[in-house]
Amino acid sequence: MGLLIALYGVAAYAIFLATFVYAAAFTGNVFVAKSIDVGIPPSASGEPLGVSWLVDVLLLALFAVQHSVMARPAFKRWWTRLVPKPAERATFVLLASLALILLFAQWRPLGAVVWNVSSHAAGLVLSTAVFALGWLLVLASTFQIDHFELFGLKQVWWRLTGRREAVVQFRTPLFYRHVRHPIYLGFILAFWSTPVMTAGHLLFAVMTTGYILVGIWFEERDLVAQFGQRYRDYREQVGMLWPRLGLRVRGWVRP
Ligand SMILES: C[S@@+](CC[C@H](N)C(=O)[O-])C[C@H]1O[C@@H](n2cnc3c(N)ncnc32)[C@H](O)[C@@H]1O
Repeated sequence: MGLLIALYGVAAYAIFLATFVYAAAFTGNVFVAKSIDVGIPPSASGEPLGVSWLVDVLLLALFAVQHSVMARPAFKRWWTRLVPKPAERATFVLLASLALILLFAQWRPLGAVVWNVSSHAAGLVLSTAVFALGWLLVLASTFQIDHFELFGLKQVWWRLTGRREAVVQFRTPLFYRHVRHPIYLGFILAFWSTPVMTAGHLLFAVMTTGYILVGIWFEERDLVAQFGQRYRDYREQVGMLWPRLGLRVRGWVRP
């Protein structure tokens, strides 16, 4: 059973990794044939424009609902009566990846241009740099908080080796000393930084940013329930998505 769960965890992680790389290419319109702005537009497919908008909204909503519901402790308590506890995180990661794969496959490009700075060297360089920085921030932050636990590999490894699952630790390494949500900040930077902002890309950026803000509210409510005053103190001293300049944040974090 332990081996089966481990193989399942590794498969879920491999699918996540491929999805993560594709997501960067998809939002950057690079290296892939179908991306946020490249594909068959409604004008060519004959689909009414309103239907294309609706499909995109529903695809984003599906991801948001899956992610929000499955991340809540009450859902996890119920869910782990059906799914082995060590496979819970891997299943969350797998279903999130499948929701994204569906989005990549079914996304309708909506090409109306909102802004275009691609003819200005500074605009092109800056938007590309911030886009790359955003994705790097996401990846680096996952390693700071605990990459392999976040994506379910540690849990299946503990099951395989007969170790008891470790209690989740409250961590404030490097980036987390400056902002409480560096992973989400990275996503926001990556999604908004584009030399050519189309209507479809703007829809994606607005909806994901809105979802992130709502997600933060739920996540922090759970973190306060889990870590109590420590998290309240942290919230007082460290900015949510932007550093609070001039505040010293060292010295107060308990090991
Ligand atoms: C996708 S991660 C995002 C973490 C963080 N919101 C960010 O943007 O970097 C979500 C998981 O990280 C956990 N988490 C968030 N902040 C944490 C912290 N400072 N220490 C430990 N776990 C944390 C949450 O409980 C949740 O399970």
